[in-house]
Amino acid sequence: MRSAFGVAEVRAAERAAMARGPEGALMRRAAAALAAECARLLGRVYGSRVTLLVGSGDNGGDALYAGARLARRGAGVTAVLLAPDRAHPGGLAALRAAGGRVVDGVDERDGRAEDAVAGARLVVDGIVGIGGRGGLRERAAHLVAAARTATVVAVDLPSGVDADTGEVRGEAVRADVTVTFGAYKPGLLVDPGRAYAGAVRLVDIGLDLPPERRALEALQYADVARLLPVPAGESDKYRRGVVGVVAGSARYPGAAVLCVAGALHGGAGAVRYAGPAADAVIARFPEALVSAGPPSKAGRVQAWAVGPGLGDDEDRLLDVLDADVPVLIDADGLRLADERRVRARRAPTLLTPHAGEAAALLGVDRARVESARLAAVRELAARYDATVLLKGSTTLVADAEGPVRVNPTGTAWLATAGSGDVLSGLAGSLLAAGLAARDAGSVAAYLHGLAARHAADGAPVAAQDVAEAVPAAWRDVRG
Ligand SMILES: NC(=O)C1=CN([C@@H]2O[C@H](COP(=O)(O)OP(=O)(O)OC[C@H]3O[C@@H](n4cnc5c(N)ncnc54)[C@H](OP(=O)(O)O)[C@@H]3O)[C@@H](O)[C@H]2O)[C@@H](O)CC1
Ligand SMILES: [K+]
Repeated sequence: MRSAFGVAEVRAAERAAMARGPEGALMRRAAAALAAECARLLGRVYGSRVTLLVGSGDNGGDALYAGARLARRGAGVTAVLLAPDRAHPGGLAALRAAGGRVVDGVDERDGRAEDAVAGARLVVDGIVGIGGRGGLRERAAHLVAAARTATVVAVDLPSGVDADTGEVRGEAVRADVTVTFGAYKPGLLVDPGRAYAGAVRLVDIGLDLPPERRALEALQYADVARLLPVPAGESDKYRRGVVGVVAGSARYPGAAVLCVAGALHGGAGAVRYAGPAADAVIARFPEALVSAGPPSKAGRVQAWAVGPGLGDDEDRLLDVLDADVPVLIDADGLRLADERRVRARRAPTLLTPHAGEAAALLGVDRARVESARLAAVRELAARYDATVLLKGSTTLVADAEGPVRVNPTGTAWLATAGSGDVLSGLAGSLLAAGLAARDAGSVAAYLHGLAARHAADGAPVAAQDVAEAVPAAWRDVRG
């Protein structure tokens, strides 16, 4: 499991580590690792031009000490100071002693700062780290824009990205690589921040962060492999779980077919479909158990997935919500589901909105959800007292409390019609197989993302291709 920690936790761990170790040790370790990564990116350090953008705090200090190391190896290092009176004194002295050049970044008259950035092969962003608030200030944004061809390395996190949330208010540095210290920060794993971070390298600087204090977690292969349901020797279809699908309509049978396609690959022993698209479902999937009547008369299930293509069929939804088994609600089901009714349920509920649906549920606009995904998913989980899977560029899964899960396998190829229906079926199937709502949602998102990568392989995919590639994703994970 990969964990990310909020700023308050990192600060507490930093204080504890500083009390244990010698003065300046953490910054020395951070700067050494940063310099090593810069050297790796440069290939040949000697003679290469490196420019440091240096702010007023310790983030700038890291950049200055790393710059000193590179200067000692023969790089031409220039520090551009964005707060000349407050730049880290020790770092500045070290850089000067190593032969580095220092330029006043606030002084706009001679263009020296711009030239230093424009002429660099590597730009190190030490403007601001976990102490930052809001986007880049005007002068910093102007200088960052002057870096056209340089490789950009962000120190700890790209300046302008909120470490705790991944929100970007205004301008931020677009890094090729981010070297982060002690722990991943949530803002490096959640969009929009994640998109600014480039490749993230975590450096151990000896911080002791208790796992139970993590703000965010991401499942890795081994975690998913452990959670996948495996049939035992004695299994029959009921022991493996039967998932019920309530989706589609006579006019729009496609959503039903795709949802069933996902459900057939999620580990449940059987899929029951209840609704008006029964003919289309059975024509495509003879192994599905279909009926056209109400869900409550369809036979035993261990979980329901309801909503894709449901239209305004509120009766079916209510019928499902009354069932005392886990229920996944998606798409039209989300629009029709009453908040109090969901809160009153005793069995687990998993809601799977995309950003537009989440925005409608929260009464805000879509852009607001996309720019503050963590806040949105947490708020929905609290309001509905349910597990919420917020789909999108970084899919998040949240319970009313506890760390949020972020899916690491997402791909832009998944932005295709019907892929959400496949995900609903898949997650519903995992619920029926006995996974907790949080695990069912995050394992489904993980497999779905991997399946899309398999199916796409560099070309556009249709939702059906994603469903068909789910077994390959299972094999990947279990192998
Ligand atoms: N944690 C650890 O264990 C270790 C941490 N280490 C390093 O320390 C970093 C944290 O250092 P830090 O606390 O000095 O804060 P930091 O981010 O440098 O800047 C704060 C200053 O910036 C300013 N400012 C605010 N917003 C701004 C904006 N938008 N644009 C421009 N300026 C802005 C604000 O001052 P203001 O101008 O508002 O008065 C504030 O005082 C951390 O990220 C890591 O790199 C390592 O050395 C190893 C051990
Ligand atoms: K930075």
